[in-house]
Amino acid sequence: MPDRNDTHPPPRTELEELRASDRIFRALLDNASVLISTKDLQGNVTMANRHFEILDGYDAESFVGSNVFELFPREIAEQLWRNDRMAALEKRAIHEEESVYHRDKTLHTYMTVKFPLLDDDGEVYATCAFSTDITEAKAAQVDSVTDELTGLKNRRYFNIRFGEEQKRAQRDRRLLTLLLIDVDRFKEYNDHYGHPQGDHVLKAVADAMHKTLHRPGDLCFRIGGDEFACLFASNSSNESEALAEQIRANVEARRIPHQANTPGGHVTLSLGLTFIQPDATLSQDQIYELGDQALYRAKHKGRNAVSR
Ligand SMILES: Nc1nc2c(ncn2[C@@H]2O[C@H](COP(=O)(O)OP(=O)(O)OP(=O)(O)O)[C@@H](O)[C@H]2O)c(=O)[nH]1
Repeated sequence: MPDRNDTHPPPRTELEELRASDRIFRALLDNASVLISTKDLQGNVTMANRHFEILDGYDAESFVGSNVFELFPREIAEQLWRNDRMAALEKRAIHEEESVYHRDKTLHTYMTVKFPLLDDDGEVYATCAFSTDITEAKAAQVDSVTDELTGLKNRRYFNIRFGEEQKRAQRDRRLLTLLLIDVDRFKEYNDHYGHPQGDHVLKAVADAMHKTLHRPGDLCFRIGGDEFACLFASNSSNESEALAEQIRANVEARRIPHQANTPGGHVTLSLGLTFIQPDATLSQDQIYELGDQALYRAKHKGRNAVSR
């Protein structure tokens, strides 16, 4: 007979303890707005939390038990599986961005950490993945360093990248070039043709820059107003000058009418080049000032010109 005065509940069995902790574990998994799953070493899903319902093609009946290559399009499955394999083979946590489609057919980027699960002998028997949607954060990051009108990177990004590029060029012992570009008599263009038309000119300049400087590592910026900049590594100052000349010629060849811009009567650019030697010790401001002086020389030459 239980003692009516005993207020303590009877001790829980080990099984009851396990069930209680499993209930907490399941509740945590199912209410977490992140993707949490495990896979065996053949790539079969052995556990997936409720948040997987957000994924395109998700079917609660068959998801667990299916192979990653049956669940996702081939190139997505390859990317997911590569990171699982790496976590298992290298026995360490792998942090990687992964992309998957949502039910609404939009592609989302996740920051995923994948880590091995070890048995009592310390051997890997599965991998666990924990993925957080970073799509919006990434878009906001891109917006904050992008010029809305031209799609080029903005001054903020120029300031972020300048030091990094200088260090990279020093390490690779390559010549870094800063090219400053300004539209000739743009104030008069705006006054005559109107601001919206002026915006088209700025887009045309951005397009010409992109068409010329399209190697990986080439960086093009709109610094503000009608002022643009490019930062790129090259083999020689002559090679850099030839690229600047291509941008100048590209815009001139578009023959965009600009009646105040005599003598040609078309939109043209002035361009100033500065070369940063791998062992240079100048600050960003000093280098920019040299670029500005080169640009001033191009204006002084009569505009529609490249100067060093
Ligand atoms: N359409 C348009 N104009 C802009 C924008 N931002 C700045 N501007 C204009 O760009 C013009 C820049 O002119 P300035 O820097 O004075 O020089 P400039 O007329 O190009 O003369 P030079 O450089 O000596 O050839 C100003 O009239 C600004 O109002 C923009 O986003 N769109």
